Amino acid sequence: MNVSLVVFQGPSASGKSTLQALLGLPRIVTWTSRAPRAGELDGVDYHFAPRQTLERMKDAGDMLETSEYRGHLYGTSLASIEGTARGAGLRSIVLDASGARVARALLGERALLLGVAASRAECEARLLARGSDAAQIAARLAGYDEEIAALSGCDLIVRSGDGALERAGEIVQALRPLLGA
Ligand SMILES: Nc1nc2c(ncn2[C@@H]2O[C@H](COP(=O)(O)OP(=O)(O)O)[C@@H](O)[C@H]2O)c(=O)[nH]1
Ligand SMILES: Nc1ncnc2c1ncn2[C@@H]1O[C@H](COP(=O)(O)OP(=O)(O)O)[C@@H](O)[C@H]1O
Repeated sequence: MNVSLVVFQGPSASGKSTLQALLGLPRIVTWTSRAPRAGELDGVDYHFAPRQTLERMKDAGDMLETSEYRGHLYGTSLASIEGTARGAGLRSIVLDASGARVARALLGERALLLGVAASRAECEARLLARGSDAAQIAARLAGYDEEIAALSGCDLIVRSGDGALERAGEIVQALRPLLGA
């Protein structure tokens, strides 16, 4: 069975987006009601929109799935995922555990769930480096244990240890033949 969607899942600042960029597949851009971080671009990192817009899309049946995460609403639009079920080329997406379950239900084995793990201390240091304040870091790490435990639902787990970016890149590149990419 050919993989059509690589789903990155893992705790905050575990390195999901970094590994996704290293893999270099077309990305499905999801929606969020949270504010952009410094350097994040609308339509590139996320579609940034007010919560009401996301709720309207959800009520109109335009969302495949939505998820509440740390006080914000996230969601994958049906339009963005269109074609994936028909095998219109290999793509990637970053989702939490509930979103990953929806991807699995929709695509079965054509979704490859890739868990990204890093230690709590590594995630904390990266959040600090990303400019988060103490309250934001505490909120982000509150779900750490649960998010690590949820990686048991993944097909494969990559450890994104500090200083291991190069190695992570190699691991991700090693996936390419497996994916037919
Ligand atoms: N279910 C679902 N989760 C999403 C979606 N977009 C992003 N996420 C998840 O939302 C969580 C928060 O993402 P973000 O605010 O970018 O924080 P980060 O994980 O600290 O970079 C992460 O676990 C993402 O995987 C989506 O459309 N649906
Ligand atoms: N293996 C790694 N070693 C060191 N720093 C990393 C590693 N992976 C990611 N980072 C850094 O950690 C921060 C969070 O990574 P990111 O990929 O945005 O995490 P996520 O998408 O899981 O929230 C970024 O500043 C990134 O450059």
